[in-house]
Amino acid sequence: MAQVVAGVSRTFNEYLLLPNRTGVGCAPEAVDLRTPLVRHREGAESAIELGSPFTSAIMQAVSSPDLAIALARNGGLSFLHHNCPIDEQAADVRKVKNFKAGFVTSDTNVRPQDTLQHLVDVMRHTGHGTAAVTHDGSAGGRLLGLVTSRDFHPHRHDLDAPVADRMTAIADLPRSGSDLTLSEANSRLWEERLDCLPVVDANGHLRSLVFRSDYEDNKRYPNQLVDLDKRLRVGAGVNTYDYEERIPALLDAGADVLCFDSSDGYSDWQAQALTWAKKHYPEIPVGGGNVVDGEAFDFLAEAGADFIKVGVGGGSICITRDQKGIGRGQASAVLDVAAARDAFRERTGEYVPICSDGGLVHDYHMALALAMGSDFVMMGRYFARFDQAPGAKLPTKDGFVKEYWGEGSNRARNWQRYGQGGQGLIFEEGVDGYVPYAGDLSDGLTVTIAKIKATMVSCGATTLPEFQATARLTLVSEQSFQENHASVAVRDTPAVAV
Ligand SMILES: NC(=O)C1=CN([C@@H]2O[C@H](COP(=O)(O)OP(=O)(O)OC[C@H]3O[C@@H](n4cnc5c(N)ncnc54)[C@H](O)[C@@H]3O)[C@@H](O)[C@H]2O)C=CC1
Ligand SMILES: O=c1[nH]c(=O)c2[nH+]cn([C@@H]3O[C@H](COP(=O)(O)O)[C@@H](O)[C@H]3O)c2[nH]1
Ligand SMILES: [K+]
Repeated sequence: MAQVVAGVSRTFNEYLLLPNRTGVGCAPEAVDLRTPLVRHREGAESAIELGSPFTSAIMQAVSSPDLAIALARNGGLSFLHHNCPIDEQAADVRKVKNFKAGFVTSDTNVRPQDTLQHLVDVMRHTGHGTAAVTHDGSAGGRLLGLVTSRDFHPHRHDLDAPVADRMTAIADLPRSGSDLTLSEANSRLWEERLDCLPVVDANGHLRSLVFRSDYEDNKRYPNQLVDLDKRLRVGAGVNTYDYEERIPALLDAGADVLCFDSSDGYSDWQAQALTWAKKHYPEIPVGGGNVVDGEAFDFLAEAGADFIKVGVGGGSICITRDQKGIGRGQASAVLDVAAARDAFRERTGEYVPICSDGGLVHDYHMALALAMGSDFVMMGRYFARFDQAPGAKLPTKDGFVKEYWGEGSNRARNWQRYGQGGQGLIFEEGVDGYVPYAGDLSDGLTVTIAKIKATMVSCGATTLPEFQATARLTLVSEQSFQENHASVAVRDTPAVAV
């Protein structure tokens, strides 16, 4: 006979944290958000530790190379989506691994014979005022000169004239070989009073440009998540269909960690795939999921998963619960799986981190997920709002929105399923929509981190394990939930003191 599990399915909106006593030294500057990413012996360190407990969802509309770079620079990790052919995903991994802070691939490039009008058009399109002049107009062509928006004026110079007339030619151009470090490049920029230093290879082909402004920018990120060679770390999503070909290609490209991505990880498909991955690549961490209860956690932990994601049907674009009637309130799921993780550690001496995935709407929901036992969180909607996410930024009458669509939506045209006989989706499990535009990822994450640290200080904790061990939560009634919000009419502009 069917069983009904004990307890009601509850979600984050139904809880609040009670303040604990805050000691004098317990201040936001003292809060450390480092957290383990992968399985480790109790008491030992995790082979990869996140600098901040955030990962971006394994989705086309979220985890692109640009977003992965921005997030890793802030201590978090992206899992590049696998909803594409294997070589495309491997190329995305390479883009992140080859990122060298401060060394940018030139996006504004022309040929010497192109007209100044063409140069104006290219600069307007990219928004950048420095262009590389290469033999073929590509970012990796032989460097012939540099031209900036200060080298010509549309009213003074004939826009039909060739770029070669106004560029600084290679013979007069300060440049460097590709073996210099960022701080060496910075010294040259200052000593030679340059705005830009081109870096070329032994054959004179352009490799990158270093700008003075980017050196300052690099100093903004003391918390970057890097590997032993100081390259940014990146994760990659994988599926239970083509993993025997996809995993070797991703590892060859330099992926640091993998994660099997499924709405429902409690399956023999996933256990077989995890077993295969651990047998062939024992040194590479591989996560699994998603699950919503302790039984499924044990199943994947025993199959070898190095971390386990929690959450079915709670995501902002999810319609899995409507369509299949499968899922569980996200708070109940996290509490149940966290208890199973702790029991597993007691039984085996192994700590398998868990990740709350989906449904985090407010910043305080992230704090609740962490307090309830999540080692880190995964978010789609949150990251899709930023400049670095792949969705188009579109104007509306009230500002801007960004596109955001589910991996189970028709728009995502799920690659694995389309690969299976080409039938297409019979029914959708996700929607295609918009989220409010939120600017630069680093700026947004700075505010979120400040809020989470403030929450932890109120709860008297300076580390995530302490927060989890001491958090006291209360269920809120419908009436007390109303108290969460302001109950006066809110002024549009700040009041001015007279
Ligand atoms: N977290 C969530 O609540 C949800 C997430 N999603 C996202 O949508 C995407 C698609 O998820 P799913 O539909 O769960 O994809 P999936 O590929 O994991 O599963 C689709 C179906 O294929 C079956 N299957 C898996 N491996 C197989 C194999 N090797 N041979 C034959 N059959 C196999 C599964 O049992 C399932 O019925 C993922 O990115 C997922 O994260 C979708 C819905 C809900
Ligand atoms: O029901 C679903 N249909 C979909 O099409 C879909 N696509 C992604 N996901 C899951 O949602 C998570 C992101 O959720 P948020 O936007 O709320 O952060 C993701 O991390 C996934 O777990 C989906 N769920
Ligand atoms: K299942």
